[in-house]
Order: sequence, then C-alpha cells, then structure tokens
Amino acid sequence: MGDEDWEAEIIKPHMSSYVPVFEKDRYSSGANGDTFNRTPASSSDAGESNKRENTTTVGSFGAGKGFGNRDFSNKFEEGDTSGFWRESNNDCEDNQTRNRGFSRRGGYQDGNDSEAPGASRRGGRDSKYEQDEGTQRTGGLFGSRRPALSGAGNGDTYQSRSCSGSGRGGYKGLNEEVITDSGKNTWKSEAEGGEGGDVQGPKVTYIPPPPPEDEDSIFAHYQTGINFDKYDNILVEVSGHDAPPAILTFEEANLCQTLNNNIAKAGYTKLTPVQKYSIPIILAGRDLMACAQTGSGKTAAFLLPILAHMMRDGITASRFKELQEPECIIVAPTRELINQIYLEARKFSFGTCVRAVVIYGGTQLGHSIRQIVQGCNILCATPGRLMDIISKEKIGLRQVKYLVLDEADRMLDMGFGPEMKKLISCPGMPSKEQRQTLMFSATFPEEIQKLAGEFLKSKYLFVAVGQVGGACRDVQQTILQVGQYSKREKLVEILRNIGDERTMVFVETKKKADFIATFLCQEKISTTSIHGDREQREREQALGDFRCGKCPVLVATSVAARGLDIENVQHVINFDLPSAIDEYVHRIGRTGRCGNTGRAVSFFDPESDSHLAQPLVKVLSDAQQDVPAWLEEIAFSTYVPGFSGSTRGSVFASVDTRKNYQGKSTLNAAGFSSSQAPNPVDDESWD
Ligand SMILES: Nc1ncnc2c1ncn2[C@@H]1O[C@H](COP(=O)(O)OP(=O)(O)OP(=O)(O)O)[C@@H](O)[C@H]1O
Repeated sequence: MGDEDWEAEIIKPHMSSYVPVFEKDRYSSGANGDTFNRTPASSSDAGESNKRENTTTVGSFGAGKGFGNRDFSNKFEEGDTSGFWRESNNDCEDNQTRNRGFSRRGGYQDGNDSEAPGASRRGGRDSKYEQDEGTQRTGGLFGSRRPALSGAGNGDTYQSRSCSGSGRGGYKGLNEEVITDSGKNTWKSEAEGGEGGDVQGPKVTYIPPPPPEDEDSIFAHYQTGINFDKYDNILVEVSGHDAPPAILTFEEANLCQTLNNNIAKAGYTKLTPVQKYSIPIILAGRDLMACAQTGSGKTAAFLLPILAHMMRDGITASRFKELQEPECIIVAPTRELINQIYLEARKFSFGTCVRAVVIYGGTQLGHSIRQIVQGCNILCATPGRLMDIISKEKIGLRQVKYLVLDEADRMLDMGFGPEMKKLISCPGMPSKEQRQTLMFSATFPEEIQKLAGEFLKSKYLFVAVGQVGGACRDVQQTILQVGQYSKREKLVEILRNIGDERTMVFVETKKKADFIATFLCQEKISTTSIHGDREQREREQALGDFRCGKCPVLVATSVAARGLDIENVQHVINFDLPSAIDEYVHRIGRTGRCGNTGRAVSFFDPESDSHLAQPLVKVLSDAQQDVPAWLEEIAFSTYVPGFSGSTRGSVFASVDTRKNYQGKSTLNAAGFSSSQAPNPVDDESWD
C-alpha cells in the first residue's frame, strides 16, 4: 500500500462500501466490557504523558510528529499527518528517508541530555567503558530518539501508559535490525563507517534491567497444548550422509545430570520431532540445517546438545578478562528474540559453570562490554552489536566451536547476509571445517539454502520436520477479503469479539503500528506497540505489558514476527499481509505454539495483496485449512513469476535443495519407524 493511500485513509476514513462477513462464532466473546474498562491511560494521563513528551522532544529529531505526541482525543485525520506519512511509511525507507528527514527537520537532541546522569547513578562502572561509550556512535546521523526525562533503564516515563503507540521523533540508531518493507533487514556496522558515517549521534544509554535470578522465574514455562502429542505424526526428512539415528527420549541423549535436572525443571518430559533428530546430529559433531514449524522447540534443539558438549569437554569456568573467547556464538535477527534465546541458555545452563551473555543494539555499549568481560562461554548477539564488540576487541573468535544462526534464512538474506559473511571471515574465526555450524528456521527458501553452503561443511545434514516453510497446523487460519478503508472497522469488530484474549496485530509499517495502536486506544482497547522506531526501553516495556496481559493487544511490525515465544497468544491478526509468504508463516506462528491451538485472521486486500494469493492458497491447503473460493479465484487469475504452485518455488523448497549429494534420506513419522528413501530430493515425496 502506498503512502498516498494511507494519507487518504487518514483523511477520509470509513469510506468502504464493502464490509466482509465476519465469522463471529469462530471467536469467543471474552470478558466483554472488562477489557475496555481496563483501558489504561485516562485521557488526562495521556494528556499529561503527552505533555511530557512534547516537552522533552521539542527541537529534537522528529519530535512531535508521531501519534504518541497527541492527546488521544485528537483526531488522526488532522492535516499535519500527511507529511509524516509521506516521509517514511515503511521500514525499508529508513535509510533513505532518514537523510531527508534529518535535513528537513533540523537538528537532533544532543547526546548530553538528562539521561546520562540517570545512567551514571547505577554506579560500579569501569570508567574505561564509560569512555568507550562516550565515543559510541550508535545513532549516526539518525540515532536520536532518546527520551530526556527518564533515567537509564528505568522506563517509567512510559510505563504508566497502556497505550504506548508512541511514534515520537527520530529514528533508531545503528547496530540494530531494520526491517524493510520486503521483510528484509538492512544493517550497517558503525565500526565500518556504516550509515552513521562520520557524523556523530548521541549516546545510547539504555541499560536493560537484569532478568530475575530466582529459580522459579528462571524455569517459568507454559504448558504444552493438547496437540503436543500430535507432533509425533509429523513426517521428518533427514538428508545427507550418515545421519545418526533419532532419539526418542531425553534419556537416550545421555546428557549430564545437571542438564537433565534443568530439562525436568523446565517442564520438558518429551522431545519434539526437531529435538529428536537434531540433538543426536549435533551431539555427533555434524553441521546442521534444520527446518521445523514455528513453536516446535528449535531453541532447545540446539542449546541442549551444545551445552552437553561443553559439559562433556570439561569446560572451565569463564572468568574476568578484557578479551573473552566464547566457545559458542548464537546470532538472531532481533533484540527481543536474542534476549529470549539468552534466557533459554541461562535456564538450561543453570547450575553449571557455563556462562551465557546477551548483547544487542539499542542498549548501552558499555553495558554489553561489562557483561562480556565478566566471563562468556555462550555469546547471544544481534549482528550489529556483535560486530561492534568484535571490532572493539572484547571478543576473540579463536575458541568458537559452535556458531548458531537462529532464523537462519533471515540471517543469510540480503539484509544480514553480508554481515554474517564478515563474521565468518573475521580474524581468528575458525574455518567451517574447524567449527560446528547450526542453522535453524521454520522457513528456508531455496536460494537461501544455497547461500548457506558457504557457512556449512559440505556434508551437513538437513532436517525437515513437516513441510519446509509450512505453517503450523495448530493455527486455524482465516483469510478475510477486506479493503483498506474497512480494515480498522473490521479490526475493532474482531477485537471486541475476542475480548481480552492476547492478540498480536501485524501491520506493515512502523508508522502504521503507531497509528493503529493509538487508534485502538482511542477505541478503548488496551493496546501497546512494538516496532523498530521505538526505543529499546519502550520495546521491552511493550513486550512486558503484553506478556503480563496488562495490554492484551500488541500492534507490531515484522520485527516481532519471528521467534517470539509469548504465552497465551491466542490470536494473530494480519491487519496488513506481509509482502512475503515466509513472513506470513512466521507471524501466524506467534500463536499455536508447543501443541497449543491458536487463530490467525488475515485481511486480504485484493488491491495490494494479489501477489500473495497463490502462496497463501498453498500454505492454507498444506496446513489443511479451508481455502476461500474467492482466494482461489484470485490465485488462478494471478501470475506470479517464479511461483509454480508446486512445492518448488522461492519459499517452498520442501526438502534439502542440494541436488547432487549422494547421501540417503530418511522419511519418518518423528520418533517412529525409519526407512531409507531412495530419492532424497523428491520434493513431492511426502507432500
Ligand atoms: N520438549 C519440550 N517439551 C515442552 N515444552 C517445550 C519443549 N521444547 C520446547 N518447548 C517449549 O515450546 C515453546 C516453543 O519453543 P521455541 O521457542 O524453541 O520454538 P521455535 O521452534 O524456536 O519457534 P519459532 O519458529 O517461532 O522460533 C517454548 O516455550 C519452549 O520452552
């Protein structure tokens, strides 16, 4: 959808003449009324909050343009939004529009704002790192989005507002993911004179609060759902040479007692298919590319065998050193996801001498360094922050034995791929023959599989649980034909029916995330938002508010599409469909996790989404969902280059795309019988 269209919607809303039928009975009505009474910010609160924001951001970069700067009683149709929408309507425009926006808006908030003293209150810092931080250029040209009011890591400025659809001024700094409109990321390292170039931006001083240390919190988990046992019936294909047999139980993995205790405390009693196959493969020292449906336990599938190896190798306790040399590096595309992986690593390594550390953009660099120098065996990092830390010589790569790319297809695509290549060619990084490289995702487009060859030993194994790129069958998918001018009305109707069940609403642009979040708050639906233009503190606050149910609706861009494992997300609504089908699969995978059921409703606007009709029909039918006749009609009448409707296509590589390997392939119901399949690359063989 173009910028102009959105401007039009703001100016003349509710113009639709076509309101699609909504299947009310597919939704539980929930605690009607309650949800909306819980609406957060009274208008006076909001006003107060907005007053504060206006005070803090006047004269700063982008100040006053976001919806968050308005009192909620304001109408969005106001004319001054037009420039706002034109300027940057999607994530991919960031890099270009930042330049333009900067020169138009004039100036950004200076780094020496009131946040610095807040940060220094924390004390205990190494002055050298403070100095490092002082020269950090995380914002480059465009990094100024720092609130001037709150103390570092406090976050209280916005905590009081349930609706945090803040589009406050400025743009995010470097060293963090930028999701483009095609769902791709772009990233430039400050260390390499990336987009920040020579121009110095203000410091990032946010220090995330430490996670709770008590055992109950560390091992907190949600219950597996009614369909957990059905995982056993999913077909698994392993391709490549000499794959070790799958294990059926945790006991067979022969892990050490501490790990077994941790697994039990985490509530894991039974392996998921991806775990049954991946754990023995990793324990055997093999490289692996594993593809399994969303929410099926891929994180533990790589963490457990890596930890088992470390324990078996008699890893020594990591201690304070200026240069740390971790044995394992895990990278993931978003900050919230890498933090989640870190928490899993911390959980499974509980009671061992293995120390996991997490570093990610949007937080104070000095804080990342302080975490690292205290000892680091497993480093969980987003790519930008990782490269910065490496360039500062706080991390040496010589000891790396395990390199894990979670959401590997994203890590290798146009956005992060070049950085990943730099990582593996960094001085000291063991060659692929010397390290073990592991890649996990729910989607593995064919062209990405080809790129992966550069990272993996030629004899890597490929595990495909179910359909590569397929949606989780525990998610009931509904596609509604909704024109752009009817979407808001439809959204409100659905949310009112849902009641206070946790719902993620995906939109395609950051600006629209603000807009919709604020709109829903105005409709008295308690909502928060997460996207790349929000400060890290705000992002974490939003996620926290959503997780705990304070705000049962989270409006998000694709930054929240992958990996996030949030208990009780019962609904995903694609207010806008993403431009790529793999992103759709990841988004709807935020619900229906770990054997639980979930629902996904997507608004299909024939004007803008026709290119998705074919792949959508395929995803729906593969997941045994109803395919609306109208969608099939559009699919048949739409020619999509490169999409054949078969299992081949850019997204639907159904198995290992290596054409010429001589290995064997096994096609099994996970954990049960195993048979050798003669034709390892027969895409249709288990379709
Ligand atoms: N064997 C198991 N038994 C019980 N719960 C499990 C098991 N394995 C994983 N889980 C839980 O299932 C949930 C989903 O796991 P995880 O986040 O690793 O999924 P994923 O496959 O990585 O999903 P995504 O593709 O969305 O990243 C987590 O809460 C995790 O703790």
